[in-house]
Amino acid sequence: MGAVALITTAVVQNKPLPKNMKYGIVLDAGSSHTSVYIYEWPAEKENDTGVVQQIDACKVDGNGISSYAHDPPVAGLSLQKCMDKAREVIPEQQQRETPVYLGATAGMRLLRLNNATLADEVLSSVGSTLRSYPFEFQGARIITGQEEGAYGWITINYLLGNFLENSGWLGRLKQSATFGALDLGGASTQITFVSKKEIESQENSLHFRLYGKSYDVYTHSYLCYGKDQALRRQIAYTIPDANNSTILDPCFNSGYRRNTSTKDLYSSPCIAQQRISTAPSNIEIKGTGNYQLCKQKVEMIFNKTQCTYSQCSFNGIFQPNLEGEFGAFSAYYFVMDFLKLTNEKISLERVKEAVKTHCSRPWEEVLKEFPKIKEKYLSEYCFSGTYILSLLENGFGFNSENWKDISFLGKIKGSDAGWTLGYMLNLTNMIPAELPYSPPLSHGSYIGLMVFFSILLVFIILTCWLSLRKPKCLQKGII
Ligand SMILES: Nc1ccn([C@@H]2O[C@H](COP(=O)(O)OP(=O)(O)OP(=O)(O)O)[C@@H](O)[C@H]2O)c(=O)n1
Ligand SMILES: [Ca+2]
Repeated sequence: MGAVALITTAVVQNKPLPKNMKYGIVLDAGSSHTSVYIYEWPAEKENDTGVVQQIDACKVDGNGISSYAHDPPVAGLSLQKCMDKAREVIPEQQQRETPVYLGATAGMRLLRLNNATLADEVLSSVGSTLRSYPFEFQGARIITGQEEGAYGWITINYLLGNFLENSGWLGRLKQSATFGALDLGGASTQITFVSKKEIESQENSLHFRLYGKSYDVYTHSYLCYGKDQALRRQIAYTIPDANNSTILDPCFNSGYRRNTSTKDLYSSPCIAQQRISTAPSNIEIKGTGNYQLCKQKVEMIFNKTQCTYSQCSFNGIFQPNLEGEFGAFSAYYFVMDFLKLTNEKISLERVKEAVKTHCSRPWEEVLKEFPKIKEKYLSEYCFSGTYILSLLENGFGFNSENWKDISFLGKIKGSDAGWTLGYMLNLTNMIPAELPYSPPLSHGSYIGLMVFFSILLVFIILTCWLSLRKPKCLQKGII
């Protein structure tokens, strides 16, 4: 009876309290589109790693907020559908204390370079829409390329559980192995990884202390080297003169045609050095689908000649030797997933073969096979595959040896790989510099031990009782 009472008390007394959940919203205002992410975590476990989970992602209709520069008020209106959805997802009583952050990336950096007033107008338009919701608005700003790289690195390592690996007594002495982060957007691309070598340029160096460990991290964000801006640059290299308005482009499948206005093409600051005054106002692009020629054209955008450091990636940017494993996400993942090349066992040579084969397919055939994929995406997979290979190999220095160290990641444990989660974790102070104190036993182990000792106690009492009774029994037997 006593033992039963002990077990019942242990279980009832130590029953975990009902979970008190917290929520956070981050808007990723990218150059090509905006996504609204909703995160959830148990309030009492805030400082553990891997406890924050994405519970919803909403893709805003239309293009990125920088595309509303001609009519800034519409930028704010475009967010309403997804923000209304956030109001349905987050319990009403929690909404007032739910922080909302908007971070804009390379599309807005380019707009600010072109016209800072318009960039401010777009930001205040999205800000006033977000303020009109019952959440706790924390600001809408353009994040730096360095932040974008750093938060992407934090996100993937947090989700992969790398920060708390080896957090036992001995493990605390060594640095946990982390994944480098490769992020390919529409207008910029980021590379971020831990480097043991000296980081020769101050602007590429970050230092973090997370969960009791220190990390020296290299990061660089290449503005204009996102997929869409790289494509513009590639096209701008072959703009014909006024007498001719057709471009034969090896980076599009044969039979594909696209019309584009030179004004639109030239509107980006990324093309500043490639503008020619005699260009026709409209051009027609005709695909010829040739991987080798496409690769040659794409490589023209990487300047490998000048470097004032001991070593560079391209355009004179310092980059130490690649170290460790890498997680490649956003457009790296979208494109490689479409080409069915995300399996880690596929060698670099086989990836090249697959991109080459895709480029050589007639457009009509591609269109027939994938009628549901948005034409903008579908038409660009030949270019995108070629560009990704060129950027990773020619730009960052990956090769047949270390290609296997790249994992193409879409979601990790249900949350999208990207900078937004890391951004929120940092702004809500959810990543402590030192390891938080945690009781030596988990709730489950505590209950288990209580039950075990109670059974042991019952067993001991029973054994004693039986052995005390024994002589009496024996006596009874003799009688
Ligand atoms: N299924 C998809 C989805 C997107 N894309 C392309 O992937 C690129 C990058 O998308 P994304 O990572 O969303 O870029 P943004 O965040 O909008 O851009 P940035 O980070 O540079 O601001 C875009 O060119 C988009 O057209 C694609 O090819 N296939
Ligand atoms: Ca992005």
